[in-house]
Amino acid sequence: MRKHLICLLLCSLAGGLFFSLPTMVQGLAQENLPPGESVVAALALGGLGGPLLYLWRRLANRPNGQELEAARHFRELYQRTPVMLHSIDAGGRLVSVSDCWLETLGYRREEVIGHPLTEFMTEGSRQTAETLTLPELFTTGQVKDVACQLVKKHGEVIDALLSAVAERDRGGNIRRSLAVVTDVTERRRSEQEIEKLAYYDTLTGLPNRSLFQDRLSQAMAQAHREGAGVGLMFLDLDRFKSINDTLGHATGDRLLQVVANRLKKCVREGDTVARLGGDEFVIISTDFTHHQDPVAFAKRLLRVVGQPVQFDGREFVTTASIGIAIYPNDGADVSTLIGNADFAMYHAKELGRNTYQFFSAEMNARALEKLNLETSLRQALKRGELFLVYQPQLDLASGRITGVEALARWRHPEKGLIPPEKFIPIAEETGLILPLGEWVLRTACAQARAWQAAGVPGLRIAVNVSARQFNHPEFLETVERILQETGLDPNLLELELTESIVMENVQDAIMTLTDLKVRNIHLAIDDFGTGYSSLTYLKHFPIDRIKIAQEFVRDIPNDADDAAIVEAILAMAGSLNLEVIAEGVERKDQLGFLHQRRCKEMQGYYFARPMPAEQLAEIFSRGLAREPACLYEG
Ligand SMILES: Nc1nc2c(ncn2[C@@H]2O[C@@H]3COP(=O)(O)O[C@H]4[C@@H](O)[C@H](n5cnc6c(=O)[nH]c(N)nc65)O[C@@H]4COP(=O)(O)O[C@H]3[C@H]2O)c(=O)[nH]1
Repeated sequence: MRKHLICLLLCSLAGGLFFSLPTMVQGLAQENLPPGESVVAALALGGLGGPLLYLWRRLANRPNGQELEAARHFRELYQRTPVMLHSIDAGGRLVSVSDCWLETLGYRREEVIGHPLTEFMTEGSRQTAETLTLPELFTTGQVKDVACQLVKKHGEVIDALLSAVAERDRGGNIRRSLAVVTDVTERRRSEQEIEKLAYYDTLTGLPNRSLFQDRLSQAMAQAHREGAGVGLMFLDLDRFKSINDTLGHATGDRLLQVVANRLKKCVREGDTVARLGGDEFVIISTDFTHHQDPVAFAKRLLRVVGQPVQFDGREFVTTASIGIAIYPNDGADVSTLIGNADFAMYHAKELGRNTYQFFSAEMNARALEKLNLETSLRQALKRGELFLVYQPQLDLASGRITGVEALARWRHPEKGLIPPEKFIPIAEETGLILPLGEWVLRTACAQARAWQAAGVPGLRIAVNVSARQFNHPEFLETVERILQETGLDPNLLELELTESIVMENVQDAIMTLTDLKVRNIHLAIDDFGTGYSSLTYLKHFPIDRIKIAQEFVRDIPNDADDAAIVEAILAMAGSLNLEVIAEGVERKDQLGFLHQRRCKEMQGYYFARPMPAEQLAEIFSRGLAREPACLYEG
């Protein structure tokens, strides 16, 4: 009010002067009025005109009702719109904010108005705003979709996109700006999630195969430019499948997470540890040839992975096999380098696991040989190059041969005799084990039937069954058909399965084993003790006997650990009412040890090596060279 009165007074004065001047000049010029009068008249006129002019001008500029309503409406819209809006002045201070702005960031209006906008940003965003965004806004007049991070009152950070336009006065100076802020925290989170799913392994958080291949090709391209090398380590956990099968997938998953963390801690910044799937990890090292000795690095990895793991009060140890390939010598492109590192890893496994191997040309030659073997194995069955040998199994008390194990042999036309350790894994890998296994089963059953017919009663024939055969949906029918075709009493057929086969899918295994058992087929667990079979499960398997693995028999009685294991297996089998046979008995001291612990059946070179059927027929008629019944007595 005071402001208006002062304005009115000043206008009266100014208006009086302004309007009186021409009157005064005219009066003086016409000399029809004395100067004093003309001044008074003029002042009076002017004094009235000034305020009138002022009032007219105020009324003319004053917003009308509609405009007032629009302004009020706009203000309300600005504040209540569910969008984060703010305005800053030329000094970057907040002059107004929308309610949504306040709600999102958790402030009250009086806590923000007059404060610099940058005060509500993270340090990084503050620097960007001060050096880039605000200068750009104040020079060009606008900024669009600038990414920034705002900090909520309680410290939480939100990701936002900020677009603003500047408002200038008539002189072209920036008066203030109006900005729209979009909270993109959720969107960013989903984008990151999508990226994570696409490029990272959900279980371990490590880069997955796609990201790994990307990084490897980048590392190789850079190494190519710089004339440097890239090391690739392919790491596979030993016997992980057995751990997974026996202790359950949840334990397997936890173990993979532990290994992933351990590997991450071993590598330098810039190196990549990725998980390709299953228990396969890869490490890209760009430092290999310069600072990092690959041998020392591989040893460190083995040491770190091999440290005991404790879950639920249970401790177990896992080891790894590592294959190493170095760019450019061992592969000029991504897939060759990976393939060769993988190949070297397999070689490390063959060497007994828990070790590392460099890829070499010699390995390449072995790979070729394997490929050749695979091709010839496909022909072997048709060409009749496969045959069976039989190894006797003895009952010590009676000294009788109670059974024989059928073992496959391959006589290659050029390479000569190829051991099963070499061709059975290839047959399993390629699926050839299905026709091969069927042929073995048929031949063995027919042979057992023939021995029976020749007057060797009650001789049981043991046949090895591979995982692929056992899991095949037609396995049961195949066995039944062969028994029918050959006429062999099912009770005289023993199927030997390894622990890992039955532990792979316990529920299915129990069903298949039960199906076999109800058909009166004898069932044995081969190489017992080398896997991770749990006693709880063993109780549920309808098996008849276990074969103590050669691995434990080899060093008894001298090796205290092996001796303890064998004793424990015998005791456990006794309490579960299972028959036991020890395999790989080569010496008298082994025989004595086993006999003392009431192991009744044995198989091994000490008594007889695997032999062709004709040779065995002779033994049936004249007996074994060593008579087991008297061996341990004397
Ligand atoms: N050092 C030593 N070794 C002894 C002694 N007594 C027996 N052996 C050997 O131990 C192996 C026992 O067979 P396996 O554990 O079933 O182990 C077998 C079995 O897993 C697999 N295999 C052999 N034939 C077949 C088959 O027809 N089908 C399948 N699926 N696997 C087979 O190949 C493996 C090796 O077979 P082989 O070379 O015939 O080796 C046989 C046998 O010759 C001994 O006193 N000392």
